Amino acid sequence: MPSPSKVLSVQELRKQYGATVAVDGISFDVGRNEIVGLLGPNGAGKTTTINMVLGVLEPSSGSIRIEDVELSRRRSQALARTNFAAVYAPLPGNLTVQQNLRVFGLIYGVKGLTQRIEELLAQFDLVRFRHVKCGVLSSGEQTRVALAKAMLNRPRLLLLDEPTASLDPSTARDIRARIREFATQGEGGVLWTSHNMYEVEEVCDRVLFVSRGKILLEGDPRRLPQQHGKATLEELFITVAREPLALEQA
Ligand SMILES: Nc1ncnc2c1ncn2[C@@H]1O[C@H](COP(=O)(O)OP(=O)(O)OP(=O)(O)O)[C@@H](O)[C@H]1O
Repeated sequence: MPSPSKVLSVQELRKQYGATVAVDGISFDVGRNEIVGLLGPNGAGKTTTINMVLGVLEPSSGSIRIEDVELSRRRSQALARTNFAAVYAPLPGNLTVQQNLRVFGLIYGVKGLTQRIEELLAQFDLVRFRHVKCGVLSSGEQTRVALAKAMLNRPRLLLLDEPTASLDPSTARDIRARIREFATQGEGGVLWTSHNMYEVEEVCDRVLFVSRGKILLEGDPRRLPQQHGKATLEELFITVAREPLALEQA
């Protein structure tokens, strides 16, 4: 059977904390071989959305499918197809780079794990750090290990929460290239959050602008600014973040 063309389908997803509605009925897809940027100001609901897709947070309502698997019904099958990297979720610092990759590889049941670890150590320029404990690595080096870990199981859906936030410009460019390779050459798709509009324009095939838990805009990051009378994606972002209704009135 051919694989489904969508790696993620989110329908009417909602999360409420008391009177606070963090995510307010959003629907979107991520296609195979596609990189989708989830953009929005601080507190817009991006991390809450990602945590629901990861199965860490229970939605108040709505549905999440990873490929053709409904997360709420077949949790372990759905989660076996995903992986994740974020600066706020570091790997255990008392394990070496190689030990971390081995432990997570075993958790994910990766076949041919020794060879897969070697490939990833080379791909993310980590060979010389293999016996170094993750806790003593610089934040940029730790980010590279986290990305290597996120690709161990060749996920169908890769979730990246500000993956290049702690990287220098040259390393960030290499990492973006690795992630693009992942998306274009394999069977996966990527949902990516970033506050760096230059990066988003370079990497994302499509962006979703979220504000106060709702998707306000969606489209090609290279064409959206012009479509809304703005010179740059950053200018559009600032308008959406400051005065969401202005777009409807324009
Ligand atoms: N456990 C919680 N209890 C109450 N409110 C919460 C909780 N978690 C998140 N929120 C609220 O939900 C909203 C969305 O938060 P979220 O972390 O998803 O935003 P974000 O878009 O990821 O922001 P940032 O760019 O700052 O990381 C915020 O107003 C936040 O204060």
